[in-house]
Amino acid sequence: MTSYNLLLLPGDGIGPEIMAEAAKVLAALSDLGLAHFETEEDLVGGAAIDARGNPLSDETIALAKAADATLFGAVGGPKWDGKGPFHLRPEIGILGLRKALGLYANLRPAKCYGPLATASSLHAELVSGLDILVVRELTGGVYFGQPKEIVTLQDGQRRAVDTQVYTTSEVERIGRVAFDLARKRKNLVHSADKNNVMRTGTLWRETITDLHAAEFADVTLEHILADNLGMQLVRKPGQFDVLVMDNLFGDLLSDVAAMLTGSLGMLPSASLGDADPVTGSRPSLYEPIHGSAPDIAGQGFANPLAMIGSLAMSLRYSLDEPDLADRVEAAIESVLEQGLRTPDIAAPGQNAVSTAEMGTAVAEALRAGATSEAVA
Ligand SMILES: NC(=O)C1=CN([C@@H]2O[C@H](COP(=O)(O)OP(=O)(O)OC[C@H]3O[C@@H](n4cnc5c(N)ncnc54)[C@H](O)[C@@H]3O)[C@@H](O)[C@H]2O)C=CC1
Ligand SMILES: CC(C)CC(=O)C(=O)O
Ligand SMILES: [Mg+2]
Repeated sequence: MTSYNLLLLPGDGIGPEIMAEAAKVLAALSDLGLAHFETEEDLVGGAAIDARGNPLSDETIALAKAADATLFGAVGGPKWDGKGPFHLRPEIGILGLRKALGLYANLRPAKCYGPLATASSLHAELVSGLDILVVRELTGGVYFGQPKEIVTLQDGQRRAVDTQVYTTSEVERIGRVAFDLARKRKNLVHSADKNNVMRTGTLWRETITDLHAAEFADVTLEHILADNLGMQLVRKPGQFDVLVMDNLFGDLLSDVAAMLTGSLGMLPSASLGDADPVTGSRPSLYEPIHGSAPDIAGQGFANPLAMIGSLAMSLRYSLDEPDLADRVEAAIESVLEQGLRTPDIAAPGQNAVSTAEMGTAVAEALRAGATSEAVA
């Protein structure tokens, strides 16, 4: 049985609640003898600020580099808002990890599980069977560009500056990821930008166009302005398959895409870097796309399925265990078919289950799936 080392970084708010459910799924996989997982846990974000005065320590980065994969919950919350300098905010816990590990490619699959078609805020016929993939550039753009500052002007006003920067190589490498993935799907890529108003948009569009012509002419490429994409996602999402965009647009529009699937609590993600040419190992981190949800933290009703789906992605992309990833995703689908719903995906008046009940049910479904296989 193959053994894997996983680093668990639960973080803040609902992070520890949903991570506990992912751990149940790992335990079920181990109990079934399908793989063995050694896990190590560390603090990140607000929890790490409270304990160490620092949202992301060098030791945590080293642990993440050494792990076969890192599972991340979420960071941030009102407790730490407006306190201390910007570089000591909890969110540096995740931004710093992405940068330190070189995780430039963020895959955010928005898949509407059949039983949840009526949970979306859109009409069921618009989202039924929906399966789109947002490919978000994750280490460049306005979240990282310098200067990034607030200065006080001579007249006493304050002026804030964030800088949107992209180089051709940054756009090329994320474009390559999107085109490669499209070849394994429907051979269709929509690239979103604001080339009508932003220089980075011009560079983005030209670079994607050139890359397409040089290496991916067999894939259909459509360019779309990012504001129109926001509208089209809620008008007719089924027209899309792979969507590639910069860090900011990808952050915003993947939250929009999440609601197509029923809830922000449903969307997993994989953040990947390039494989090391010598060892072949690829830096990675797996996290739900949502945040720490302070409004529901501590109540035990957060949806753990995005976290468990992120674990499934780690099995597929980092651990080379596609069969186990399929099993976990099938277990998620099975609990939804059984009618289990956390409050975010429950129909009005429907009895909802807790975070822990949902996690337990997924682990049980995994075990039941393995048992029925053995009987067959
Ligand atoms: N990767 C990360 O660690 C991220 C951290 N954040 C941080 O999280 C904090 C809260 O940010 P918000 O804007 O409120 O975004 P959020 O994503 O935490 O929550 C938005 C809404 O979705 C709901 N929600 C989110 N996840 C859910 C789940 N699993 N089950 C059920 N409902 C869920 C929340 O209750 C809330 O109503 C902030 O400090 C923010 O900076 C936000 C996004 C990503
Ligand atoms: C750094 C995060 C807090 C930004 C975000 O919302 C995300 O990456 O989805
Ligand atoms: Mg976000």
